[in-house]
Amino acid sequence: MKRFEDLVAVDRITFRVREGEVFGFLGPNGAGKTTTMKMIQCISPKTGGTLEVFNMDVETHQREIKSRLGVVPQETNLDPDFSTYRNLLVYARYFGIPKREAERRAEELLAFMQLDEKRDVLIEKLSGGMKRRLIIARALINAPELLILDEPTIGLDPQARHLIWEKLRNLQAQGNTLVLTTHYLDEAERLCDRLVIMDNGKVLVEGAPADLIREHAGSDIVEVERTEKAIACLTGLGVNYDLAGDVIQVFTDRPHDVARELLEVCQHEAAVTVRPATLEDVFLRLTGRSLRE
Ligand SMILES: Nc1ncnc2c1ncn2[C@@H]1O[C@H](COP(=O)(O)OP(=O)(O)OP(=O)(O)O)[C@@H](O)[C@H]1O
Repeated sequence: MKRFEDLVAVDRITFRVREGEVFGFLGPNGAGKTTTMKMIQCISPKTGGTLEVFNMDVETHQREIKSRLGVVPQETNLDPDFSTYRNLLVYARYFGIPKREAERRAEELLAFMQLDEKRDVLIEKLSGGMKRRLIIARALINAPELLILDEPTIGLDPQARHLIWEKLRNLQAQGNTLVLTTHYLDEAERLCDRLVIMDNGKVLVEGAPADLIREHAGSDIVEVERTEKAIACLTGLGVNYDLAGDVIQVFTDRPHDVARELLEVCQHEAAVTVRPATLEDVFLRLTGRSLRE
């Protein structure tokens, strides 16, 4: 739990991350994700409850926990006075990594993150995606057992995001444990083995993306334009639906039957589509709001 004066930013949440998995915190801005990450990183003390990292209390074992963690913060906090390579070396010093070893790791990480061509350039010459990749490389310098990423692809274009996703999947394949926050549904769906959906400091649900979708939204969603005929048809069929602007979204375990009925009743006046359900539908069903900004 985390309280800032009157505001409860993280409100009695419970979660457990398993070794080797990618665990996500998905939620809108202000949900409490960053605050939770900072408590795990031992840089923001909790104001209640218990929190253990590597089975150690965050209050009593800060130093040891920090030495075994890698952190990718939301903001780009690279040192502008140094080159790509030197940023890694300087960071390695905080962990007391011997120079030779630091140089070896830095070279290796630059290659892994596809930054070797930018080894000697200043930070201002890097693209947004390259900077994020460098921050991830920097977080790996101490060979952490757990990597924490706060919005790893925030503000990046699709191509830059895909490259980072690929790197994160590689890291998982190598046996790393990853905890990430995101407000991007596709990122959560693609990367996370399990996740919690957070809103207003609380955890709404926890599970594997596919399970959450199946439990809370069904496999497919039928969408139809909002007309009186369509509503009458759905009421007659006794199925659940939500209104999303001019569109009706139907949650049902027999989407194709419902779509057929709708097409018949609406006599093809209104477009009817069937699409796979997503985490966006889960969020909408749980909160009545859209996660998109
Ligand atoms: N240092 C602070 N002092 C006071 N309130 C804070 C502080 N840090 C965060 N908050 C508040 O706590 C709540 C949760 O913020 P938090 O940054 O954890 O959300 P988030 O889910 O990570 O969102 P975002 O993706 O925008 O960072 C917000 O209402 C925020 O204003």
